[in-house]
Amino acid sequence: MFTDNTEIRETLQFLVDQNEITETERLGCEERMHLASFQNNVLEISTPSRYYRDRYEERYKEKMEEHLSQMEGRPITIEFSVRPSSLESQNPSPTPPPETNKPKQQRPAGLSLLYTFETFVPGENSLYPYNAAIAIAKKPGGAYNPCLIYGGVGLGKTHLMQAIGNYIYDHNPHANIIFISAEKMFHDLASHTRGNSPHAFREKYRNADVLLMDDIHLLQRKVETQNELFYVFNELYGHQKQIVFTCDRPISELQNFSSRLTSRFERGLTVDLQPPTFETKIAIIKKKLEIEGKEFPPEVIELIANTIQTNVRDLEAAITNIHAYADLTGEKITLESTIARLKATFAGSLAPQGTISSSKVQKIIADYFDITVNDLKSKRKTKNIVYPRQLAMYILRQITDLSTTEIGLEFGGRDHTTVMHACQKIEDLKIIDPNIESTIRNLIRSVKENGEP
Ligand SMILES: Nc1ncnc2c1ncn2[C@@H]1O[C@H](COP(=O)(O)OP(=O)(O)OP(=O)(O)O)[C@@H](O)[C@H]1O
Repeated sequence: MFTDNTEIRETLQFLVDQNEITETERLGCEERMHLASFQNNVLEISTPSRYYRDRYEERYKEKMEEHLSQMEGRPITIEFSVRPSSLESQNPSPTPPPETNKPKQQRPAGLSLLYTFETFVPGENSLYPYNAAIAIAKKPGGAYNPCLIYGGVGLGKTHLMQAIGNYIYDHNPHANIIFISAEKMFHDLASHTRGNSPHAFREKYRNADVLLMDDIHLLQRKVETQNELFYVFNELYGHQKQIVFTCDRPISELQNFSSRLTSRFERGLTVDLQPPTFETKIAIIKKKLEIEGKEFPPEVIELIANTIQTNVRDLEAAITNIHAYADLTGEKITLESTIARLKATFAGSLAPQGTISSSKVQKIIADYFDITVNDLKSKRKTKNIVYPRQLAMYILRQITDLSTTEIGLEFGGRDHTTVMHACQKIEDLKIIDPNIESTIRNLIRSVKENGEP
């Protein structure tokens, strides 16, 4: 008993049979786990590095102990250790220790030093994604893999994703970190295909230690890129490489997106960013001013936080405009000058809600669900049309003064009872599916942010 690796191998195979680990994981473990000693019911398993020791301890210790104890009929404790021969290569960094011949990488293309955890101001709206991002950065490929960060525009998805990349790079510059927008990946694939080198495309992405992919909703309808991403995903996930995606909506609401991909995304952690509260907006403005070495009177900061209801990008635009105007004209920054600047910069998004028309709502919802406004108005009753139609009616009821009769007329002359039924249906769905609430919030925000279509 416990004279070689037999029991370890059998236990790993057992975990595969029980669907606790994948075949790829088993192969990796088998290669790296070796019997070191067995004394007083304590099985010491050596691993090549501190990184693997910690990872295995977290992922497999409990399951392996349970199986071995059952096999042996006595409680077996596992202790993972680092093989003495590899002690010198121990690396306290969170990512796998670099191989000696692996070159130090340049800071990955696209990663901005402005987007770090230090420059991100967490608030009630973002604490969960912020903490998740830190946990991922400290332990890539750990418990939160893959991770999807979703939310409306300008709320900090890219910032958090880049902060993960910057942190990993700063702690392990040998890690191969790829940060790419989905759109860029689409073009990258197209150029590799044109150049007859699809293999080079795969090779490039499958060698990543960390893949950070921004705006995956832009891959809707892009079947070829989705297929390639599926391949890359499996490769990276199988080798416990960290994958992070951002998206403008919950994954279940992606249209024309391969279900084998969405089901894989859903395996991991999903976190959403909401618009900041008044207090968080104040903290963000102060932070931005501090970073840029600017000063605004406190009442001006409050006015900006009160006025900008949309997103953080607009807060930044407000700061830039107010400061630039004062700088270029020599005028003091006062409440009056700030009101004038805000009106000039955000004429559209500060408009009163009364200007929201049903055609604007219909256009935004049709675009979001990748259907046409005519579909919304039509008699078609397929699921992919009925749900957006009900949602559009519900949102119109929420944010306009239109009566149910008037709303019905906007949807191909439907009766007011149909509109009432639609609103009730959405209320019911909100109870079952918590994602719907945030979708509604995001759509309402889009309606308010966008001018007349
Ligand atoms: N909590 C925050 N603290 C500091 N800055 C923030 C915060 N949230 C967002 N920002 C800033 O707001 C701007 C927009 O953020 P970001 O680009 O990450 O948004 P996004 O959600 O990716 O938007 P989009 O969907 O349009 O790509 C960035 O300059 C970012 O630094």
